[in-house]
Amino acid sequence: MTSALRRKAAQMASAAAAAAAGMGCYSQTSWALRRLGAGGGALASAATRRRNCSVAAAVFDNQNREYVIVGGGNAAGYAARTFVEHGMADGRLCIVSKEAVPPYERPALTKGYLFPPEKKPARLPGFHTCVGSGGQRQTAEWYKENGIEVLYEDPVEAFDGKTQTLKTSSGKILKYGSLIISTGCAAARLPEKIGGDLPGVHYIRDVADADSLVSSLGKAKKIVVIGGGYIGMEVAAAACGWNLDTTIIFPEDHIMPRLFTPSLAKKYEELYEQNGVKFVKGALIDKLDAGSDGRVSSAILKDGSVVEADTVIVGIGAKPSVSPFEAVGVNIEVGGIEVDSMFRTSIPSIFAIGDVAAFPLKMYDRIARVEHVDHARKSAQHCIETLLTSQAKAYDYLPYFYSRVFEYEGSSRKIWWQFYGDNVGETIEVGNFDPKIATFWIDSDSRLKGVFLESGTPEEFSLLPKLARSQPIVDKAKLKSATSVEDALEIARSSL
Ligand SMILES: Cc1cc2nc3c(=O)[nH]c(=O)nc-3n(C[C@H](O)[C@H](O)[C@H](O)COP(=O)(O)OP(=O)(O)OC[C@H]3O[C@@H](n4cnc5c(N)ncnc54)[C@H](O)[C@@H]3O)c2cc1C
Ligand SMILES: NC(=O)c1ccc[n+]([C@@H]2O[C@H](COP(=O)([O-])OP(=O)(O)OC[C@H]3O[C@@H](n4cnc5c(N)ncnc54)[C@H](O)[C@@H]3O)[C@@H](O)[C@H]2O)c1
Ligand SMILES: O=C1O[C@H]([C@@H](O)CO)C(O)=C1O
Repeated sequence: MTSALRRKAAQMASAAAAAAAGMGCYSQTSWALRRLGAGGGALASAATRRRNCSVAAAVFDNQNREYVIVGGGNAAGYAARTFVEHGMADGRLCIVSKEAVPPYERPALTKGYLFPPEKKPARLPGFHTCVGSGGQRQTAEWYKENGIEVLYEDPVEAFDGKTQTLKTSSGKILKYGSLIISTGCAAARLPEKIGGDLPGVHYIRDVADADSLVSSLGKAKKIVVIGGGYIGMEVAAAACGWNLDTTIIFPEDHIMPRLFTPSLAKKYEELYEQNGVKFVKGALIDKLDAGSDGRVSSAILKDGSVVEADTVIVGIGAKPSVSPFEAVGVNIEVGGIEVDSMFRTSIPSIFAIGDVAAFPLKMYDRIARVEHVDHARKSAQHCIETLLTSQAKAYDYLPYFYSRVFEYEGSSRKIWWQFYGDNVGETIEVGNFDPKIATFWIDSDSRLKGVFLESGTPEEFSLLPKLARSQPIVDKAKLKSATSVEDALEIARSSL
């Protein structure tokens, strides 16, 4: 069969699958897939579940899709690649995206994307998925060549699980056979009534946000960054590259409170201060004020003090984008759509992956949402592989977070760190940016639970997942007496 013919046949199978699924009937799919030959295994087996339906009513129209991914972000890009690898994309897969461009590696937005103009900033199409993990760059052409339909700038606004239909903002009605929810997170916002929507106030979640921020940075002099988490740390470091007067304001007593110990945070804060960044800790924003031109001009703190700013970047966390899929089942503790270890929701044929998925974190026996790209990539691959091969394999994720800042050419000190595991228990810290730092989290049974390393070599970084995965019992006294980070890593390695 030629590829065009195969695509047409697959489209017919697809339409039949969705139409039949909508009627609670899969036999038409089975018929179409038998004509197609190999590659229809997963659907054909679904077909055998329900044999007694009439196929006469199957509708071959444009509204029916076999597989629909909602969301065009990191997880969607890796899911699309997995469909292609299994020969199940062509004519069968549709991605419905709110954004105007195909999936890209979101982490770049607060890293290479914010380099000043003379320091070769990253721009699309340079960082479409899956380049972030060394894979092929999937541009819009890639999706076309692989027979994947992508609907751009057309977010899903309504969902009906009974009829298996989605409605997009432009009014399209899409019927799906299987639905993969990968809507990620949205940036938490400061309320409009305290100035959260003033011109010059930025949030950063997608490339349109990043473009808007870059245009403000080009004119900015005084920057206020609200929030001492990932966005705060990465954007403040980027602002140093533009030589801007930068102040970070946050409610806690140290930066990166979700992960860093106070002592680790202090070392990073000192490094930022050496780069001219100011910190206002333990402070909450009362409101953002506008100047006579209507743009933001200052941040007023709850204690009444005023910090002037012509540009404000807000990084106060993210919220899972569950709407309009609330009925699928939201986890009340961690938010997000609840799934099992194969990313199946409580409704058959509906899956959730990436930031929005509340999944069983097997290693630590708890339900978690992980808002980091490694999980977005791996959850996508795992979900689609188990869906297409019908293998009952449980996701067994080892948490991995990282950051890189001051990477731009000419920076006095590049910093890059990785963390694996769980940041629970007591900590042992070694090194002082000389140039490395390591922190080990150790539980009451002396098991190593989590490990952090700044400025490691590739070989040293490759040791971290082995340690965090096997959780060896370590000799705490020996580790505390380590004379260098290299020495400490060797002590940890020898306990494996
Ligand atoms: C600025 C920034 C920097 C980051 N840096 C790092 C990093 O260095 N390291 C790291 O590990 N992680 C990082 N992360 C986190 C990482 O990017 C996310 O974990 C990852 O993108 C999650 O992938 P996802 O596909 O689940 O969600 P996303 O990539 O956010 O994709 C969700 C997509 O769904 C779309 N969408 C939402 N609702 C709808 C709807 N109703 N209909 C259609 N489309 C919809 C969104 O527009 C978006 O395109 C960063 C995040 C941000 C915002
Ligand atoms: N390297 C990375 O992994 C990376 C980089 C950038 C973004 N991200 C992801 O992007 C998302 C958003 O990041 P983020 O930095 O906004 O979230 P975050 O959770 O890392 O940090 C939020 C910070 O906001 C502050 N905060 C919370 N409420 C506040 C309030 N009302 N007023 C002032 N400050 C407040 C706190 O200091 C908190 O640490 C997260 O999912 C994050 O994982 C990840
Ligand atoms: O995972 C990542 O992907 C991008 C970039 O590497 C893509 O080229 C980036 O900055 C990351 O941290």
